[in-house]
Amino acid sequence: MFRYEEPTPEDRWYYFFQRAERILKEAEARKGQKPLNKPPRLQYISQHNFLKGAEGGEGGSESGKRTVRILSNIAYTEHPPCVVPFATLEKKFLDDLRLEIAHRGSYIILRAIVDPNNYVSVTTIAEDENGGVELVEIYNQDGRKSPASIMPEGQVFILKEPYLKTTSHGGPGIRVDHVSDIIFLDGEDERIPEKWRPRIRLLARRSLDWKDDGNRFYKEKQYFEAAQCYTKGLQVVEPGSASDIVLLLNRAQAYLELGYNEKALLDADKALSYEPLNQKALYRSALACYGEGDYESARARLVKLLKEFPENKNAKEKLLRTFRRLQEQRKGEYEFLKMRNEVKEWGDKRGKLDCAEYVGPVRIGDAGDKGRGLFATRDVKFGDLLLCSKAFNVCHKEVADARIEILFNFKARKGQAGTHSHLVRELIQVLYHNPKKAKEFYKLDSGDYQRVRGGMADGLSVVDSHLVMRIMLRNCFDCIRHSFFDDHLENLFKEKTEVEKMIAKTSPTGAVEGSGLWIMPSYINHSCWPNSARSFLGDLLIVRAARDIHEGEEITINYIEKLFSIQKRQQALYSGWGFNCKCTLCEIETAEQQEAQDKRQELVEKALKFETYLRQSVNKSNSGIAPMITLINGIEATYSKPEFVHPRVRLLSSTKILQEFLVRAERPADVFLLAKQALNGLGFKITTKGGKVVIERYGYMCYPVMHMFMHIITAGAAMGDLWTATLWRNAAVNVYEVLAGEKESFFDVFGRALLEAGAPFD
Ligand SMILES: C[S@@+](CC[C@H](N)C(=O)[O-])C[C@H]1O[C@@H](n2cnc3c(N)ncnc32)[C@H](O)[C@@H]1O
Repeated sequence: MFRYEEPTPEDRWYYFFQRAERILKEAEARKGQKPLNKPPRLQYISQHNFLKGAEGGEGGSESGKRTVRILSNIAYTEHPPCVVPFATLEKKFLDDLRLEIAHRGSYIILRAIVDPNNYVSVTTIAEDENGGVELVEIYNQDGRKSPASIMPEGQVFILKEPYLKTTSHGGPGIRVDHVSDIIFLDGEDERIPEKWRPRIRLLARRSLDWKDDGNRFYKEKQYFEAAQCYTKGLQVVEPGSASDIVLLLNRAQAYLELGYNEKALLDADKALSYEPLNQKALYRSALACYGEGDYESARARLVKLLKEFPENKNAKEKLLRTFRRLQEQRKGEYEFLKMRNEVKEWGDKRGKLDCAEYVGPVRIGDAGDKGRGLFATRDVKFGDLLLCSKAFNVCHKEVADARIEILFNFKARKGQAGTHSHLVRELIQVLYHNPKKAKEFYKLDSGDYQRVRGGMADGLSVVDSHLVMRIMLRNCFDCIRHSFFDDHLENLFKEKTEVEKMIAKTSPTGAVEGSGLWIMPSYINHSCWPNSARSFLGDLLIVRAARDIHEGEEITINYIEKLFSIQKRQQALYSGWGFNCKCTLCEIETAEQQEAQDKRQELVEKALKFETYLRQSVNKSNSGIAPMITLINGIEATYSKPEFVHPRVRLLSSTKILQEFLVRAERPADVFLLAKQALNGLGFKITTKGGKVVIERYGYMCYPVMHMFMHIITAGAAMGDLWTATLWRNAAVNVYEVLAGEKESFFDVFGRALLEAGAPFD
């Protein structure tokens, strides 16, 4: 899930973090004061232009085609958005604003006097009617729009309940976190002060002109601009007229392109209220329902359409697809291999699999002091599909325009590298434009955050960015595009890209992560020894049972993939999710003698030193074997309970190192034995019965289990025992299915390793 740690002095951004935090703390002390020594207008402008020239900016650095940026996406003080309409607010001027305060009950009206820059936020310098100037930082805007189209020079805008703060540069600035707190005014708006109105009034434009402009933008794939033109046309058209219907349908189409399905549906339905059998309206409304995953409604609309227009090819094709989606939704049957191949084609583009969401035998229920949780509604078997969830939003690190940033959260004193700040911005946009869909998101856990009444104000849905950030922190998953790629094993040792190296230097975890949010999986609580496993395929998150589960039992997953000691696990869980874990593994390890734990930790660390040794030379293999065996025996001796009660998770890293020494020494019999021992050590009881490898008892399920199976298969083949290798391979496919989400790609991933080892391939 979400992993983050406080930066340490070794991290490159540590001093930036310290400085910014100091500035923000000092700023708190100046709360309510007027900003001192404000620079003159020209200095504001020249400083802005200077920063514009150096957009890599503060602590940022160009690396290849992507920029690693520092972002403090959350203000030191969380302030809620304005929830009241503009008409109830009182006008203020820049001179009235005080530091570190969101000016409740007030608004200001400003005009941009420069072209914006896009450093962390869309940043501009703006003036008020009295000639006062201020820096304005507008956060969380749609990344698909250019900053210049969001805030061109001369743009007049209203800021509701403006929040003046000390920026991380040390000077003042108005920070706009909440997208619903800003109202952009167009040239005709009566709220624009007289002195800023255009001298020459444009001739009133007809709806047709707006439609033509919109169509031109649409052809150029400029969907925001197209939708804006159609909106203007709709403001001057006769309701219910033919032009009204055309504009509604054109706007619906532009909204569909932008992914604003709810808005598209509203427009198409309005057109249908005038013309119930309008072909385009029926089709676009069906597309909007389909886009929202409402396949029943999509089906009903397409059937109605095809009754009237049986020759409509697109509708026929879409109906077929809708039937497939309904099948997936009801039965959880997917064409996984096809989907996986599609994901591989995405490259550095964004992707979305055309498939439905499956909610298997699970329900949300009360999990006592853990809050809500997910529970099995019937007995399920190892490998059964529990969830195949579509992302509410996901941001993969491979995507070229994904902004990989170091996200500093000054409130939680955390730093994290990856796409998380990008995800927050995108989530905010999704919530802003899809208020119905947003309801499911807002039900998720947000810890102790004090929520304000949301809803609508001035026709805009109110989105509290701080709440979105809190929900993301609690519920988002670090993610990859597929849990196993073809080159999975090689990837473990693959040379990092330039960006990854940069991040590895700067981030405590050394990891560059994609991130995403899935609604149903967000209800799954953590266990360090869980009964289920989650995996990723494109924008899907798949959850399968990692052992047999009884009806009514709580479904759990492991929030931390790393095989940490209990102290480190508890620390990570508390700092990431605010709870102390009391799972069976934690209970057992808490009850252990401290001495045994310290000894285990000491030996694990010693064993890990052999990894460096292992990497240094391919020849030094035999000399590593004896000390590793001693260390492994030593670690094993620190456990006092049987494996099925207390799995030897901490033995895995040393086992992996010894495995490699043994492989190099060409001792397949020992590799075979060691892998079986490791599986036993994790609590698995595996026997061969009636020509099958049968897992009689499920142990601790994690990725290394797959590697142990592969060692058994390849070592079996190397010893010439193809029968054993085949039996284990068949069982390995089932284990792979749990860890990868699907089994169809097993041979894609491990086929080469099997071939090279001479193991049976099909
Ligand atoms: C992703 S949410 C899981 C669903 C959450 N329980 C709810 O009610 O929405 C993560 C939060 O659930 C709670 N949680 C998850 N696993 C837990 C556990 N093992 N013990 C206690 N609380 C847990 C923590 O509050 C954590 O921040």
